[in-house]
Amino acid sequence: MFVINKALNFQTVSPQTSMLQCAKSSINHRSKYILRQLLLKFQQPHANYGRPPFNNRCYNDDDENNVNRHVRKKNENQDDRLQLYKSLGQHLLTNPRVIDSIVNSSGVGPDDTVLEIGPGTGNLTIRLLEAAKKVVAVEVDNRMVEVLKNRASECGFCEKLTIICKDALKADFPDFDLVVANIPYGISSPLVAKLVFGGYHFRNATLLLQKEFATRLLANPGDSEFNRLAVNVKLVADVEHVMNVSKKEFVPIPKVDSSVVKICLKTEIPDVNLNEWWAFTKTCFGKKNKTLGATFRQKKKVAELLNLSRFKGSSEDIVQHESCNECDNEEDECNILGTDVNLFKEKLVGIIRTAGLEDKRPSKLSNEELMYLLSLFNQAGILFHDQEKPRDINASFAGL
Ligand SMILES: C[S@@+](CC[C@H](N)C(=O)[O-])C[C@H]1O[C@@H](n2cnc3c(N)ncnc32)[C@H](O)[C@@H]1O
Repeated sequence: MFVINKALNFQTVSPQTSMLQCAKSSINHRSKYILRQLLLKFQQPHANYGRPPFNNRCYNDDDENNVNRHVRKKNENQDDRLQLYKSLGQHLLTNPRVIDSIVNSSGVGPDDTVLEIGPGTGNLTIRLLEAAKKVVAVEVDNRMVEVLKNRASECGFCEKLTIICKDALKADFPDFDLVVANIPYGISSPLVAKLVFGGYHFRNATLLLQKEFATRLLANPGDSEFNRLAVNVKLVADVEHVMNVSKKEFVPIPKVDSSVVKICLKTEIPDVNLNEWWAFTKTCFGKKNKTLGATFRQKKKVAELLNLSRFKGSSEDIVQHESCNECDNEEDECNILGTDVNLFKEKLVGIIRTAGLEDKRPSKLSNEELMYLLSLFNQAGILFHDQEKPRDINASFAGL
């Protein structure tokens, strides 16, 4: 039973007594029995998540023999563990002190509605329900939803809890004041993008993230980790480091350490076309250690930007190949196209030179410098985003 104990944030007192104690939530023995039965109902073959990480760390034979003997007898051919899936990032946070620190650092109060992404078995949710007016939990795995519902009911929190059983990237979030979550690390980038660019209004988001991802989010110009993710998020939000969390605080133990960060939306957001900004930063940071001069001299990039700009009819002083009557054959066509590209390249580099950024690397530039350069490009009719394509936050953050 140790696995289930840990997953539900229970603590085992001793192998002799094998009595279970609930660290924070006041679940009685009958409810624990119900939860165990529920977990048994949802057991699945060990297809996605191999036994080793669980067995090494979590499985305790003494507990299992003493506590769960009666259950095992009834289910001789079955395993009594809640199968956790790596593909869903199911690493449950079990240390009550860490959970308390996260809740406290979020600044949640009795009037707040909290959005939690990926509540899992509810270790963090129960603490949030104690502190907040309401919790909206978005969970994709309906086995977890069942466990959470029962746990909240046992604690008398049903009224305060709304569960949306859906992929958080596809769900529409109702209004909320705060986000507090130990999110599945696999969706970190699109989820942060959705939160900060999705048009939501909230005080802050306190998120437990993979340490490397958090480091990139916190990076400043000149830091080796500084990339497009930090540049884009910094445009609309401030990010602060709260604390590091060891991998040992999770069940099963992941391969990576974690950090908690707090993301606060800025009250004043720069007046910039977001589609243009995302596409522009994607171009600049494609090879973040190249100078801007070198990036904007790349033939493929120049041709791509020429296409985007001329099809939108915004660049007047570049020869418009479509309106050219001088092409007699395909070879002429290519030559004129080549001339276009060269002219356009000179135009691009001229603008970067005017901004004084030709020899600069994007990873060392502030958002103000990048915004200035984008405004010069746009004023000259040079566009980075295909205006016919709709806004796609996820695509803009892809690969980050
Ligand atoms: C890292 S676990 C956190 C569980 C719990 N909050 C805790 O701290 O113990 C992530 C949870 O997110 C859920 N999850 C994974 N992908 C999701 C998605 N796209 N949308 C919503 N929930 C998701 C998983 O099923 C899992 O319960």
